[in-house]
Formats: sequence, structure tokens, C-alpha cells
Amino acid sequence: MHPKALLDACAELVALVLRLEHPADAVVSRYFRDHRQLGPRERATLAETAYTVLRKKLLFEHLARSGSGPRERRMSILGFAGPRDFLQSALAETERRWRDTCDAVQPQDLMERHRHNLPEWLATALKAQVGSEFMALADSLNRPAPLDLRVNTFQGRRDELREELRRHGIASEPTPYSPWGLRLADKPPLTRLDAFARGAIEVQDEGSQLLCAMVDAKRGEMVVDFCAGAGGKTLALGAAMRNTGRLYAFDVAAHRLDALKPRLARSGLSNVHPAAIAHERDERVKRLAGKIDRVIVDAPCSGLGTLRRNPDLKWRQSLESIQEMQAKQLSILRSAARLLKPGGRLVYATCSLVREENEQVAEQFEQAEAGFLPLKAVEALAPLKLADPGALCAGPEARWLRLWPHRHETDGFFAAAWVRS
Ligand SMILES: C[S@@+](CC[C@H](N)C(=O)[O-])C[C@H]1O[C@@H](n2cnc3c(N)ncnc32)[C@H](O)[C@@H]1O
Repeated sequence: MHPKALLDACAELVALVLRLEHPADAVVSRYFRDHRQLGPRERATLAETAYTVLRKKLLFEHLARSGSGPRERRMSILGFAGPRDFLQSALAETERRWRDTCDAVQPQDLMERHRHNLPEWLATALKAQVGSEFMALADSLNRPAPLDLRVNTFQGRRDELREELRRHGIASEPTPYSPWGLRLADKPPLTRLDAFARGAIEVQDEGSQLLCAMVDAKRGEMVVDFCAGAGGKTLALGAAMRNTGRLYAFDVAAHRLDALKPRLARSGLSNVHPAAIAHERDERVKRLAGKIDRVIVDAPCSGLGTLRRNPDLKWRQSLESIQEMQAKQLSILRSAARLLKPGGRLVYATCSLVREENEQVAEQFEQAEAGFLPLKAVEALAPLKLADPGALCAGPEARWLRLWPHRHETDGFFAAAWVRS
């Protein structure tokens, strides 16, 4: 594709994602479906340009006040993710000079909001939690995430899979905290690999793997993944149970559970029972009350911990939408808790960064439900034998699991655990 045409396409896509009417990944996929002639490199440039504009929206809007031409074009020039010489040949002389002026702007010349690129309500909420680390956090949220894999230990060992990937020219490092994780140096296409086809690897952020470690599901147990979605955690739990016992995968969205089925078929697990439920008080849930050893509630949430992958979320969420979510999260957690038998473990988790969806829900649960003893995250993580598990924890006596991209290089996650007395 000619550089000028590619820049025009970038501006078109940027205009679509900036409407913020639909999730950016859905807008990008739709654009690619409507433009089937685009090659893999062009797609990569288009998607990364759109994501860079979403990540740095406040800065780019500020810089785009100068220059000329449509605003989306100026934003695309600033966020262009292809080779620099390619961009240069797409620009008019005045645009080149404008881009050079923008490149020369120093961070100290910018207002704070143009450096952190977060909505004010979120910046305030994060500063209150991480204080002087705020800028480091904002920087890491505005960078793309690495690609993490989880090795399906039901099929093979991590070192064996690492070696197999290396033979295909894919470099990886063991993840620092999860014993099942590999972090890739690049983002190669994985679906053509035999290891992927036979379910020996799955894409899963290391933080998400650690939430499963908090559950510590064992052979022969009855386990419920209450908000299973497409089953990222279900698959990890099923492997930890060595394909024994019974693992129920509940979700209200049948189409998400449908996406679990091919992954399940690849994984070789036969202990998983997906079941669509109407709501958290569904009859199916009631029938299992008091019978389950471990329950994880990976609650629907704002997803703000995944800003590295979904930068549009910071512009599509608000404090009001988060407060509305809180009541739903508490209701799901209370229903799910009834499944547990005495001695059973409950884990509440989110990929959110804000207290409203995390500590506040856990605290409200404890006020509403007697009979659940807090299990400190630092203790729930003990089987991993980490050198310093406290580094992953927060709150009084390391009660909560709290993962931050700038500290742990994972997405942002929260988890709390209890034991039913
Ligand atoms: C964070 S996602 C789950 C991601 C999934 N556990 C994974 O690891 O891939 C939250 C899920 O909760 C589901 N959900 C929303 N309301 C629910 C409810 N009342 N009961 C059960 N699941 C619900 C959503 O459909 C969504 O799939």
C-alpha cells in the first residue's frame, strides 16, 4: 500500500475509535473485515496507530491544536506506528515541519495531564493509592503489554515448552512469579504452532495466572469458576486439578462460554462442565449450595487494570459506571459464597485498579456475610514458594493480592480470599 493511502486509512480508523461508541478492539476487527485487502504489516500499523492515539489522547489533542488538516490526520501523524521514513514520504512539507516541532516538545514543557494521559477522576484515584509512583504507573499503563503464555502443565513442563518455542525461533523467559508462565520477547503469530493446536500453551497474562494460584485447586475437588467467560482461568484451574474432580464454568453470557469450548477441546481436559446461568441466583447455582471446595469470582469490572491492552477503557468508563458495577459485584460474590462447604475457599478477583471495585467490595462482603474468615493473600500464595510474596500484596497484614504494571509487569489485578468457617 502506498504510504499516503496507509496514512489516510490510519486517519479513518482513528476517527472511528475516537468516537468511543464501541470497544476499540471490536472497531479495529470490524475495520479489517471491511478492508480485506489489507496485509498483515498494514494491519499491525493501523491497529498500533489507533491504540497509540487512544493511549496518548490528551497529549495528541493538545499538540494537534497547532498544524493544519483534519484533526484525526494530525493525531495519526503523531501516533503513526510504522517506519519513520514511510511516514515521511506520506507527509506534505508543512506536515513534516509540524511533526518535527511536536517531537521537540520536552516533557517539562507539558502540563501534568498531557504527560499522564488519564482522565482526571482516574488520576486522582490512582495518586491516592500509589502516591509518588503515580507517574511510573501512568507510563506503564500507556505502554503495550508483553505477551505472556501459560504452559498447560497437564500436557508438558514449562522448560520443555520453552525449548520447543525456541526451536521455532521464539525467544521467551520464565515469568518471575507464576510457575506456569513464559514471557515472549516479541509477538509472533502463535496459532500455527503445534504447541498451540494441541493446547500445550494459552495466551494469559502472568497476573491472571497468579489469581488461579490463589485458588490452589487440588486433585479430586469440586470447584466453581463463577464468571468463567471464555475460560482463561477455567483452563488453568482444570490443569491444576490434573483433570480430576469436577470444575463448573458458570457465566451469564452463553456466547463467551461457547468460545471456551474449542480451547477446552485443545487442552485435553475432561473435568470441566460449562453452564450458562440466567443470573447469580439461578437454580443451578442453588442446587450446588454447600457442596463446593473452591470458588473463584472473577467479577465483571471496569477492566482498568488492562489499559495496556485496552486503552479506550479509560475514556469509556467513569466513576458513576464503576459505582453501579459495585452493587453487581457484591451481589455475585454473595451468591457465589453460598456454594462453599465449610472449610472451602472463596476468591474474589478483578482486573480493576480502583478501590471501589476491589477493597470496598471485599469489605462490604465481610460486613454482610458472617462465617467467612479472611485468608491473607500472602498465605494463599505460599504454595508458590516465592522469595518475597509480600511484594505482591497490600493492605493490613498483606491481606490483598495487588498487582501493578509498573511494579510487577503484569496487568493490574486485585484478589481477596476467605475460608468458610
Ligand atoms: C472478567 S470477565 C471473566 C474472564 C474470565 N474469567 C477469564 O479468565 O477469561 C467477567 C465475566 O463475568 C460474566 N458475568 C457478568 N455477570 C455475571 C453474573 N451475574 N453471573 C455470572 N457471570 C457473570 C461476564 O459475562 C464475563 O464473562
